Amino acid sequence: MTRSACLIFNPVAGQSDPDQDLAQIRKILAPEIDLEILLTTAEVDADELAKRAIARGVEALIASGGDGTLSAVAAALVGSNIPLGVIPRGTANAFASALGLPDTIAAACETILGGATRQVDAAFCNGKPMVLLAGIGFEAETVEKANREAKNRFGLLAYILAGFKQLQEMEAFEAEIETEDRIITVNAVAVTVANAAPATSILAQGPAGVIVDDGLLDLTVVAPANVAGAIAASYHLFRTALTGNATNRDDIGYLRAKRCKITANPPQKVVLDGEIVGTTPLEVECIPRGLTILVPPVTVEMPLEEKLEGLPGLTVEYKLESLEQAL
Ligand SMILES: Nc1ncnc2c1ncn2[C@@H]1O[C@H](COP(=O)(O)OP(=O)(O)OP(=O)(O)O)[C@@H](O)[C@H]1O
Repeated sequence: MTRSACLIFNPVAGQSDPDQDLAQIRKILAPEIDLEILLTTAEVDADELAKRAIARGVEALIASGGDGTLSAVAAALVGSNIPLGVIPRGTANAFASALGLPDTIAAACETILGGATRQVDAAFCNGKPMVLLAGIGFEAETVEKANREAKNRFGLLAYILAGFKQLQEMEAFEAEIETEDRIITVNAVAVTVANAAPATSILAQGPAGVIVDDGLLDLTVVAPANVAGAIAASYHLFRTALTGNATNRDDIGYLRAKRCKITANPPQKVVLDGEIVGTTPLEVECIPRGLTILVPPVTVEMPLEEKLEGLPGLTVEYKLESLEQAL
């Protein structure tokens, strides 16, 4: 690990006690790293603090908060070689989940101290940095309906409840998707462009597993005919994410591309990394390996065709050969 780092900490993220969280982080990291701690405020957000720290020439940045804070710090780092440490403390923690990062404070801090890095793709969406995904249609509406009050009361369930509300009101639109080699026109309810996506972002799951360092964006088009179809398609995509088998329904399509431009008729709201940022058109370009992230030392990809979690008395030990192959 580097000798110094700047920690950008959101004291109002998630539902845990921020003083306790910060004390725990300090206790693990401060003995090993010269740690500068900056707290976000209602006026000065993570994006601004990250940009200032980068301008000062920090050795590493550590972001701790919800997905908004983590994405903002990551976005400020796109195209730099400064490593990013991630300590998730939000409601959904999609960022950590999409990149296979630990979601407890202790494990996240140990990962940072371990110092192993991985370069992952980033992207630009309508000129703004994008780490996870951009969507139009259903995904955008879901974010808008999962408001702060609901997130505080229901946590992750807020997104699911918002999704169900949206299902009842879904409206199709005509989408034109232009990639580096094709123009596709389709009637859709949702189009999602993912650079990285957690399994819970079901509308990004057409390809069954978004690849985070292939230099390509993963596009999923969902086009159910009615509410019953939408529920079936959602369930199918959820299973797709879990089983790793790409979708085979007629009302779900997917493709990979280096860049894409999407127009919609009627125009649709655009959500970028969890925030509504405007309306279509939507232009996304992949920035291959644009982000350097501090990761657990050995990432062993679990084969997706299996399910072991939940079995009584379960332990899993990786054999030496499989670790060598993964390295
Ligand atoms: N000290 C603060 N006081 C009030 N608001 C803050 C403060 N610091 C950051 N914010 C606001 O917090 C938001 C970012 O929250 P973040 O995504 O980190 O957590 P979260 O909303 O709890 O996470 P999740 O989206 O996973 O629920 C931004 O809108 C930012 O302006």
